[in-house]
Amino acid sequence: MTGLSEPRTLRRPVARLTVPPAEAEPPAAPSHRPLRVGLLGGSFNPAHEGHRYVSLEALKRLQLDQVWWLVSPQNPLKPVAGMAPLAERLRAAAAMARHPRIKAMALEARLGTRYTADTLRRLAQWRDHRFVWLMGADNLAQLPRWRHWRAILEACPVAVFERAPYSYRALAGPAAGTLADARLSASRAAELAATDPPAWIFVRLRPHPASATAIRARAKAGGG
Ligand SMILES: Nc1ncnc2c1ncn2[C@@H]1O[C@H](COP(=O)(O)OP(=O)(O)OP(=O)(O)O)[C@@H](O)[C@H]1O
Ligand SMILES: O=C(O)c1ccc[n+]([C@@H]2O[C@H](COP(=O)([O-])O)[C@@H](O)[C@H]2O)c1
Repeated sequence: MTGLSEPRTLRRPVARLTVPPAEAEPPAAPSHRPLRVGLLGGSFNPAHEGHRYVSLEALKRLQLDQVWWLVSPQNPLKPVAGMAPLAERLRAAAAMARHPRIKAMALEARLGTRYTADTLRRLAQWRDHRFVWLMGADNLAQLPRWRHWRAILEACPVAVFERAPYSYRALAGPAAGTLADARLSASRAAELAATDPPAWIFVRLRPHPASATAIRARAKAGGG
C-alpha cells in the first residue's frame, strides 16, 4: 500500500502526466481490441468546461476508452491574430481536462498537419486504434468549408454534439443533408466507434453554454 500513501509532493505534476514528452506516441491498446479514442480537435483558445462536458458525455455515450484533445497549431479558418501560443493553450487544456481518460496533446504539431483530413489520414496508420471525430454542432454547420471534408467523413466515424444556438442550422445544413444516409440513430451511439465510415451521430444533450469567444470577450472587458 506504500504507493497509494505517497505524499502529494512526490507525485509528478499534472501537466507532465497528461502531456508527456512522447505525446505523439500512441499508448498501448488493450490486447483484445483496438483502443477506442474520441478526437476533439480544437483551438482551445482557451479550453473551458464545455470541452470537458462534451468529452465526458462522449466517453460515456460512445463507450470510448479515451478522449484526446488535439490542440490545433492554428485553425486554417480562424485568424492568427488573437490566437494564444500553442504551448499556452496546451498547458491550460491539460489543466482543464482533470480526468485520467481525457488527454490534451499537440499531436498535429508533432505530425506536422494543419488540416483535419491530413491528420486523419496519418492516424489511419495507427491500426490498434479506432478513432471517432468529435465536434460541436457549430462545426458541423461549417464543415463544407473544411478542406476535403467528404474525405474526413470517409476516414472515421463522427459524433456531433448539440450546441446552442447552432444545432438546428447544422442539422438543416448541406453536410447533414449530404450525409443523411450515413446517420445512425442516437440509440446506436455505443456502436459508432466500431462502425465503418461514413457513419455519424447527432448527440442530443442539455447544451453547455461555455464558449471561448465569450471567455476572451470577458477577459478583454476586464471581467476575468
Ligand atoms: N459548449 C460547447 N458545446 C458543444 N461543443 C463545444 C462547446 N464548446 C466547444 N465545443 C466544440 O469543441 C471543439 C473545439 O472548440 P473550440 O476550441 O473552438 O472552442 P469554442 O468555444 O468553439 O471556441 P471559439 O468561441 O473561439 O470558436 C469544437 O468542435 C466545438 O464545436
Ligand atoms: O481541415 C480544415 O479545413 C479545418 C477547418 C476548420 C477547422 N478545422 C479543425 O476543426 C477543429 C475545431 O476547430 P476550432 O477552432 O473550431 O476549435 C480543429 O481541430 C481544427 O483544426 C479543420
